[in-house]
Amino acid sequence: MTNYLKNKFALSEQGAKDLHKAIWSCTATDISLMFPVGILYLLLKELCLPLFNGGSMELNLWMYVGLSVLALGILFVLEYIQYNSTFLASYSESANQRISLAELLRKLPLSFFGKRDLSDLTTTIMSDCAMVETAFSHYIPELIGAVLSLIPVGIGLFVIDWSMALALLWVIPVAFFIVFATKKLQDGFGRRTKAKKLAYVDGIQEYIENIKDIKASNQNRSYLRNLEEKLAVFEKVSIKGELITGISVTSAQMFLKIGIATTVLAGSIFLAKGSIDFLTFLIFLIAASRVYEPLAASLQNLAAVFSTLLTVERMREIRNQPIQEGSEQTEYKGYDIVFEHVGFSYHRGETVLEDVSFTAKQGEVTALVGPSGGGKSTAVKLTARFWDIQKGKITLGGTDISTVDPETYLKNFSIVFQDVVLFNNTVMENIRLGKLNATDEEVLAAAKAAQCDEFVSKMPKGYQTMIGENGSALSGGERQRISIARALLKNAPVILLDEATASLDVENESLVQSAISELIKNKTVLIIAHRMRTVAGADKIVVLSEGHVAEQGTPKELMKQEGIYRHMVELQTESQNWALNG
Ligand SMILES: Nc1ncnc2c1ncn2[C@@H]1O[C@H](COP(=O)(O)OP(=O)(O)OP(=O)(O)O)[C@@H](O)[C@H]1O
Repeated sequence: MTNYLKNKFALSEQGAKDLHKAIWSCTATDISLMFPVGILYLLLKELCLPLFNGGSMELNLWMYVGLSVLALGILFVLEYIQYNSTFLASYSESANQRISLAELLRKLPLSFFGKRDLSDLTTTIMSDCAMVETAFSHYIPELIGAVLSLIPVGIGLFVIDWSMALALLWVIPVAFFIVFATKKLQDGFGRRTKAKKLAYVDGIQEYIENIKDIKASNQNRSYLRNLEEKLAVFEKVSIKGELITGISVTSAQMFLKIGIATTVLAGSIFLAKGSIDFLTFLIFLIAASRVYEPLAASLQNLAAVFSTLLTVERMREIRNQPIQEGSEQTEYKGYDIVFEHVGFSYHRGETVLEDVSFTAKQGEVTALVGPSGGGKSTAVKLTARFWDIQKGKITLGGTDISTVDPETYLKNFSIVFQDVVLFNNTVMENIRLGKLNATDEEVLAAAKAAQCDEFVSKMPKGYQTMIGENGSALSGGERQRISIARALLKNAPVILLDEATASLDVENESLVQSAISELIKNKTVLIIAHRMRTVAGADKIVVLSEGHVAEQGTPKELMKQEGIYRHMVELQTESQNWALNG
């Protein structure tokens, strides 16, 4: 059973064991709820028999008081065990699920994040895990517990009188059948509701993230209208879904109530015929009041378990994704980066890089240039193993990078991208991310070299100032300088720069350039540049155009060719002389 639960609900080994325990404690608690019925039966028997058969009544009151206290004690202990085994275990399982999902996300290639958007992932980690938590603590143990506890109770009732037991219990399989019969319909609406909800949540997230651009393009109203439409569709589908589940569960619960009528009807007939005595009749009436109540709740739990299974399906989709793995102990022979006939596409059927071969040597600056969309950023991201290539090989120091653990591999890189990511923390801690064990002095030295001092000194708490979510309180140039300080602090053997100084003013640019020149000494540097003057001093230029290497060589060699590089240099020289008045 543990294995079944583990697979069915995508639980951890411990989680499945805990759920197993929870089911048994729920079963035991449900059975113990019938103890008072048993005691009442014995009491009534002792009270009624002298009335019907004559004779004196010798009621052993203390025995019943003792039995009742014992039943209450057992109930208390079982409830306590059930509480511990369900609630505490389910919270720790849910915490483990969230942590293991987050761990998994860390190891997934970026290609996965292109297929699933952020709101989808946050929904999986937050609300899907919460739903499985509720299923673990309530729906599943209560449902299976109620069904299992019915077995001994049913056997007991059949032993007392099989015909009355039939009249009482026949409705149960029919009621469950009603809920099972509508499972497909419930699943269909469940999936649609989830999809529409994600579309809506995604819309809200997109709105918040892009509010600046939406306002700038005066699209606020039309965007909100679009969002309202998404909400209306979600509302409509979820109401329909709730209606289907509601109708199915309520009809099944109503059907259960027919059991009371058939018990009363059959009991009256059998009593009139004299085939059962009044006491038996009475005990079945009491049993009817006890048996149906937990079962009615179970029908609701059953529908909730169906919905949980859909959620588990979504979580399993993430868990089944192939992760990026590799060796954590790798020896590199130097730090040359070599692309050998590399082919890559983000989506099947398209080509972003094809047969790309070049070498970026250690101690040299290799610049990637070329028309927009040519594949420069893609090549740099592939170098950092953000994605895995489909054809060819990329090596660092002679080692195929697809064989190296991505996190270990990234220790070799200092990266400065244009889209800098900052965290809602102090300036100091944002820079320290480059080297977590760096001393404050090291952080300050890197910040100084990256020209951060100038703007940080104007901040209210200097390097201890919080910079807001993703550095919202900073300008583009300031963000870029923090990112450069991080790279300087990390001081890794390979440096990837994507227009690292694009957002700086001329004065700061030349200061930061000199800091970068210090940083790149004897390192492997791969730089993307749109401004040709940035790469005029590079050791090697690789021109990427439409996913192919169109030209490669020193700037001098390429200037001699009538190719793309020369054309770009000439165009930019011309544009520098261009002024607003023409
Ligand atoms: N994450 C992504 N998912 C899907 N396609 C992408 C992704 N990133 C880039 N592309 C596509 O890959 C191609 C190459 O893009 P890439 O950003 O590498 O070019 P680039 O030379 O760096 O362009 P630019 O100079 O404009 O930055 C483009 O057609 C782009 O649309």
